Amino acid sequence: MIQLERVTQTYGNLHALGPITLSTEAETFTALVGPSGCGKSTLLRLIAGLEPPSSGRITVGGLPVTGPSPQRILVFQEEALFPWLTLERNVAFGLEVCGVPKRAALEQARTWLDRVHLAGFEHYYPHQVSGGMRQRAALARALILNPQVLLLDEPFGALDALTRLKLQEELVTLWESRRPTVLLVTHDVEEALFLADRVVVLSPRPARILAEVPVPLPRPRARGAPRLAELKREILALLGVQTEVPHA
Ligand SMILES: Nc1ncnc2c1ncn2[C@@H]1O[C@H](COP(=O)(O)OP(=O)(O)OP(=O)(O)O)[C@@H](O)[C@H]1O
Repeated sequence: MIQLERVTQTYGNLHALGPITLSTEAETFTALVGPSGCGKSTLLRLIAGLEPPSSGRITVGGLPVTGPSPQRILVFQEEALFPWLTLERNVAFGLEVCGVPKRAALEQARTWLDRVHLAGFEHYYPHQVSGGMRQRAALARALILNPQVLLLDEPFGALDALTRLKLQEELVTLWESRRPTVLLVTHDVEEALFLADRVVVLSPRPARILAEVPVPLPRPRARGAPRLAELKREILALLGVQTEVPHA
């Protein structure tokens, strides 16, 4: 579905990314983890078509990425909603831009708000609801377009730990109902292992792929599963994080 061939990105003298070669099957969930500033967000922006790579080739479904598309939606960490629109209007927005009549778009938006447990908050503005509720609405706004590819850039990064766990569970349910191809950027290795079919571990900037770690466990996953703990140690070791207690 998503193919990256020797993709690099440079800003002036700064080599931000790559070369990265990565292939993602349709309907799979891939997580990207790597040190801060290694180029993860840059990679998602390139796949979203928000900027062209300095070199290399990106295709989605066999077609070169030449610009943004409603088939490839990027969801950011926070504040992605328009503050001047109600949740319902925010969720309907993309459909209206794609030419869906307002009434039909609002009807679908209400259905999606219900799916993300926001029924009753249709007429609230983003500042009137919690951060977790805003991120639910942001997910609904992306999923309503039924994108082939969903690019999630630390979508729960600004949330408290409990809300984050809850939204991870909800994301599994939402993803399983439509199965868009997902690329998730996260700093949280446990989040990556709870959600993804495969965790791609990146080096410090300019990001290169250090390892692709499959997560061969059915969903929903038990967070305490011993296999997940083993994979977490493996990934943290690749990232240079000490996980064993040093001998005295
Ligand atoms: N538009 C830009 N112009 C110049 N430099 C940029 C631009 N976008 C990103 N960079 C630089 O590219 C590097 C990679 O940035 P990026 O945001 O992709 O990293 P990241 O891995 O997502 O970081 P974090 O995990 O901290 O969010 C950084 O050094 C950043 O300063």
